[in-house]
Amino acid sequence: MSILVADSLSRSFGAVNVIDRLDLRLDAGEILGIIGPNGAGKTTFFNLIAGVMRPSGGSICFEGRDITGLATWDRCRLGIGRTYQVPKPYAHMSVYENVLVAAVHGGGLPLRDAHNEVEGALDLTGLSHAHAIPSGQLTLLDLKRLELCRALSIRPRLLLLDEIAGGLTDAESHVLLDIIRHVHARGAAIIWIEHVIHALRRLATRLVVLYSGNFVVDGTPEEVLADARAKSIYLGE
Ligand SMILES: Nc1ncnc2c1ncn2[C@@H]1O[C@H](COP(=O)(O)OP(=O)(O)OP(=O)(O)O)[C@@H](O)[C@H]1O
Repeated sequence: MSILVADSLSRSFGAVNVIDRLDLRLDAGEILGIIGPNGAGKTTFFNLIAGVMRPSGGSICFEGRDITGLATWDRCRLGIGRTYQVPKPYAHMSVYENVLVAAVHGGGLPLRDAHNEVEGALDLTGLSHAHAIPSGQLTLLDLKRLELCRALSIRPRLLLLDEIAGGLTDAESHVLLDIIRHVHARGAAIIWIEHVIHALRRLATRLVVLYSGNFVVDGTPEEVLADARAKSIYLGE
């Protein structure tokens, strides 16, 4: 069964069609990797799914329900979680408080349930030891963990990851891969935009190339990375 269906989804800025009649069916349990050149519209696509931007045309269904007109917080409460390319936590607040805000205001959880989810998410992301630290003092790896932790505190059934491995060493990105594996094993479908291909290919069950507003190559990571069109668009070969 498809957990997410985008039907002829479009978004233009002025005369530029950044997303252009894009169709996608994402099945439960998939880890879909999205690659594409800078400025291809990958983050715009996430903004449309999360409700940060409204489409110029088309529709989005999540678990069979049309969510095209829903606000971000309503989508969040339905189970769509996301991380941002550039983590921007409340720097003066502790790690714990940051995750609690996400669970209460993003997930809509009552305070008592929220505390349980926060503790579970801190545990899963390996941040329990840092719960009292102001988030402005975190290393890049811990900032990325916090991004994940905030998204996980709402128990997402669809998790959108925007360049979560960017800027990390190989060893650090392995830490994140383990966390993402756990989240997937817990039952979430994942869409992952990433330029760190070696990280993406370890987990993605399917890969697409976004170009000129649409997915132009679609297949297993091996198929897509060997595809001549994908190479010329993305790798410049
Ligand atoms: N709010 C906006 N107003 C005008 N143009 C925008 C807006 N948001 C995005 N764009 C434009 O849409 C295009 C796609 O941007 P987007 O950030 O989605 O690309 P991307 O594929 O995520 O790029 P990157 O890999 O560099 O993160 C760019 O040309 C960008 O300048």
